[in-house]
Amino acid sequence: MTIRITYNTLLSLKGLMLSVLYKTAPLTRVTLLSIWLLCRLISKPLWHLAQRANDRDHPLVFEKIKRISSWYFEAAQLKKAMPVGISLLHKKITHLKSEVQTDPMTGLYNRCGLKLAVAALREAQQPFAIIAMDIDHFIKINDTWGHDMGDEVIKRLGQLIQSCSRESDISCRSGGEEFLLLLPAADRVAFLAIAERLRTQAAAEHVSGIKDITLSLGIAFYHPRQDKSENVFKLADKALYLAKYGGRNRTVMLEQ
Ligand SMILES: Nc1nc2c(ncn2[C@@H]2O[C@H](COP(=O)(O)OP(=O)(O)OP(=O)(O)O)[C@@H](O)[C@H]2O)c(=O)[nH]1
Repeated sequence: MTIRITYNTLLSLKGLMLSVLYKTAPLTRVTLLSIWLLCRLISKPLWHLAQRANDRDHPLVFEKIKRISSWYFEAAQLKKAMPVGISLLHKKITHLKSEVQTDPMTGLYNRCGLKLAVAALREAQQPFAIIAMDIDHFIKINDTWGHDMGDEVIKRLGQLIQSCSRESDISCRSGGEEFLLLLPAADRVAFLAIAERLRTQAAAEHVSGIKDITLSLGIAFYHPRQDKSENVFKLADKALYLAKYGGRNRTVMLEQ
């Protein structure tokens, strides 16, 4: 008897449950849809910010971040912090790049920086002159005045080269007491004049009492349609060698 009552009660409850489920199905669907929409709305700014973080090297990244609508507090905070983080990263990368490409003693390009600059000039099909320079008898300066004073002479010549060059020129310390100056343009007479100015100004230098600092210089020209840049660097080296061999403190210009 008791068993039949329980069974009958449960049977009616089951029907009731099914009817409740059936009747609330549209509401459940609306609720689930609302939750899905809300989740999408919350995740949308985060998703856009994550995308911008991925293409942080894009030149318009800051503009794109500005356009993201961050409608709630946390996303707005994230949006505010992201440009700061990205510009810090950009600064660090630029700094690292410039450290890798720069000679720490003179602030001129090192060989790595020079390689990149030459690649850019070649890509732009830009003719340029190479002035290769080397301090004469530098070993004597080191031996007489000491290595630290030798360093001072190298620094001073670095400054001199920079002061004699324009912004578009590429100045490089290519080795111990060797320098290269690349002059993009095609006026050969002007290059010779610049080389001679460097030579005479170096000879007039007095670095903490050290006189007679002389330079030997070799010039060659690169023309993108005719030359391989490696050959022109070798030619400038050959011209420098001839200047040394010819008695130093002089400029020699060679053509292919
Ligand atoms: N103080 C100093 N000396 C350096 C540096 N790098 C290279 N040297 C020295 O520069 C000297 C170069 O000597 P050499 O190659 O014989 O040339 P040089 O004495 O200038 O003779 P020529 O080039 O033939 O006129 C060496 O004694 C190197 O030790 C540097 O960064 N600082």
